[in-house]
Parts: sequence; C-alpha cells; structure tokens
Amino acid sequence: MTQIELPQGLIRAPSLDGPHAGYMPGFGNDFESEALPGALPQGMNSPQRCNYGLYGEQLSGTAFTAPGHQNERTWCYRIRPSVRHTHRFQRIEMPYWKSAPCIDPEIVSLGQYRWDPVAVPDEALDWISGMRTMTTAGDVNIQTGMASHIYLVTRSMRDEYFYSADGELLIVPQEGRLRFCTELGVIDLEPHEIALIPRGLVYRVEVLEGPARGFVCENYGQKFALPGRGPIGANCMANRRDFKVPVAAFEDREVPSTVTVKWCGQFHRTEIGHSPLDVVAWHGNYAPVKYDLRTYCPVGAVLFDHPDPSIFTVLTAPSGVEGTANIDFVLFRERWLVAENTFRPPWYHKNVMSELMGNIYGTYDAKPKGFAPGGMSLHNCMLPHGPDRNAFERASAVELKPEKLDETMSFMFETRFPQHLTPFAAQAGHLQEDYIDCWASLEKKFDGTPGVK
Ligand SMILES: O=C(O)Cc1cc(O)ccc1O
Ligand SMILES: [Fe+2]
Repeated sequence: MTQIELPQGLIRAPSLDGPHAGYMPGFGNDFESEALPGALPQGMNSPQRCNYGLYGEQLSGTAFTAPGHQNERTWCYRIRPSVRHTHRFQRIEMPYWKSAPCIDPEIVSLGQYRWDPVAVPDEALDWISGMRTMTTAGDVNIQTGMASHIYLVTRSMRDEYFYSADGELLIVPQEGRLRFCTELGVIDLEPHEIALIPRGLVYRVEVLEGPARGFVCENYGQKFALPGRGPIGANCMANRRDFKVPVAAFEDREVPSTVTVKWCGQFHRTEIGHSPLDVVAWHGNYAPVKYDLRTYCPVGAVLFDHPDPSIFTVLTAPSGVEGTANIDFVLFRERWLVAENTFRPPWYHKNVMSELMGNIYGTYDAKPKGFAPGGMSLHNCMLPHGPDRNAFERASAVELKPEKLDETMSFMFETRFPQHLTPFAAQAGHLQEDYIDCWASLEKKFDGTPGVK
C-alpha cells in the first residue's frame, strides 16, 4: 500500500506494509477491514442495500446480552449469506477426533503419563482427518472443559472447508508451516507461533511446508482471554499489540466444494457449489488471531524461590469459578534463572488442576531426558509429580550462578477438570510405559541427623 499524504504534510502510516503485512495488531480490539474499497458500511451495520451487492451478516461469539467487556461479535459483508454455504448435512465418521465425555472403562486415566512424539504417517491426512485426540475433559454438550489433540497434516484442503460449533481451537505448531484461509482473512503459522480460531468460523487449512505436526487445545467453554496482571502492572507477559488479526480476504470461486461441521462431537458434511470464504469486508471483535511466543515477556523470581507456574500464563479461559480456569495456557520459554539458595526447577507437587504438557523445542528443565520435542505428558488431577532424579540431583548440587535456560519452549494446558485418555493415547507405541520410573531412583537421604544432605 502506498503512503497517503494528508494536508499540512501529515503522512498517514501505511496499513499493509512492514513485517506484519496482512495483519492488524491487537487482542480483542474492534477491528475493521475491507478487501474492496467502500465495501464496509460506515456508521451503521445494516444498510437497506450494501455496496457491491453484498449481504450483511452477524457472527456472534458470545450471547447477545453478554457483559460489555466480554461481548464479541463481527459483522461480515459477503457475496452470499452463510445459509447458502450449508445444504443438507450427512453424518460422517471421524474416529480419531473425540469429544468429551469420552470415557472408556477399559482405559486407566489415573496416572502420570508421557508420550514420545507421534510420527507423521505416510498417508494423506488433512486438518480434519489428521486430528488425533489425546485427552478429553468436561462435556462438550454443556460447553465445559476441553480436549487436547495432536495434528498430523500432510495434505492441503482444496475446495474443502471446516468449522467447529463445539469450541475455539488454540493451535500450537511444532513442525511444518500451515496456512489458515478463514472467512475473515489468512493466517500463516509456524512453530513458536500460536493461533486462536474462533468457534463457528469457516476455514480451510493448506500445508505450506509439510509434514506438519503440532498440538491443539479445543476449548468448549468461555473464550481464551489475556490474564489480569495484578501487581505486575500494565506490561510484560503477553502484550496485546503482539497479537495479529488478519485483514479481510475473500475468494469468488464457483466450484463443487464441501463444508464439514463439528457439532456436539459429531461430524457432518454438506456439498455446495462455491467457496464460503466470501467475506469482502468485516468489522468487529470476534476474529482469528495469531501470536509469536517469542514476544512473551516472562516475569519470575529475582531473589529466591520458584513462583507458581501461573506466572507464565499466556491466555486463560475462565470457568465461571473465579481464579479457577477452564483452561490456562502456560508457556515455559527461555529465561534467566537467578534465584539464590533455591531449588530452581519446578518443585514436587500435587495439583487439583490437571496438567497436560507439550514440548515445542529443546529441553524442559524438570525432565532433561525423555520429554522430547513433539512429545506430551499428563499429570492428572491430584497426581504427584515433579523433577526426575537427574534434574533433582543436578539442581540440588549445582553452584547457583545466574544461568540462562536456553533452547527451551514447552507449554501446559492446565484445566480444572480431570483429563481422560482416548484409545489413541492409551495405545502402546508412543505411550512411555516406563515414565514413572523417572522418579524410582530418588533416594531416601534422611538419616535422622540434622544438617544439609
Ligand atoms: O509440572 C510441571 O512441570 C509444570 C510446572 C512447572 C512449574 O514451574 C511449577 C509447577 C508446575 O506444575
Ligand atoms: Fe506440575
């Protein structure tokens, strides 16, 4: 876009140049964008006739009457209204994408579990067929809880579209690059970035660099938001301007196409004669967004002790019980360790929340071996865990100089609900049968005599 010279020599900033061309900065802002000049009505939502012959349509992300600071909706101006993008539905099976409640009495979820990275199979898998659910929690029908998935994607969707009525997706890539072509614009995503795709938004996923593997948190409940920072103040952790929302983009393509819908845990498919990505202009605060995890500014211990991991929360999805999240998305990234006279790795603990972790790259300090990039672990509700023997011995003996934790990026989906393993997660192969042995050699040091042992 060229710069526009205004009277008095003022130069207005170009909106589409620079390192973030194609995106608008902010989280939860009221955005507006038009792919054709004048396509967006000004000063009102529903003119008698829209410019270009477009149809006006509202997409609601919260109840009409949700409180003002939570209320989310977007107005779309599109070639056809969405009712022309769904026809009669036919149920289809998607055996690996499970929804809560998914409780198999044969599967024991009570335990500490860890998984090796799942190899991407040598077959055509797209964003829907390549989704492998690992755990489910809560109940999709009452819009409570979550599911965690691994995606294994080798094939782009072509004239195939998808939306989920069951929840928003938090996407955490670990390998490969994907393009999300959505009704509201295009998001390109690679490891060290995350994206949120809202409930109800139609999109297709293309492989830019494959195969692609990563993690997904499907949030059945209230939307992810930025946590309050409390006494930390107005800055640090995740900053709003580092979130990027795509500018409007549309296609006017009339070819046989399919739309797959996930609804109450079931999958249905419908056939239409054109692309549903036909939103020429939009305005509102319900939109897909991406975020570079390398812009997350961690705040931590600067003198002694190890704070609770909530200090590293990137996004939090409330559950209705204050301070008790449906899901917290927590990031363990590169940082300096400087605490004096302190056992620096995570302490041993037992947590009422259930902790699902994934490794994006590098080594995690509590588990120097066995928790590989692409791997996952689950420390379920009220199940004790903590550093393995190697991590404990090193951290207890090491000279406490300032130490940079480098090459490390892991995350946690922490939910108030117990997580249940799916048959896929419980299956031998990637499940590490010997995980709990990582604590077996922790020795008794107590001998009744005082003094540091
Ligand atoms: O269990 C884990 O490794 C996650 C974790 C990290 C931390 O720094 C403190 C508590 C916690 O649960
Ligand atoms: Fe933990």
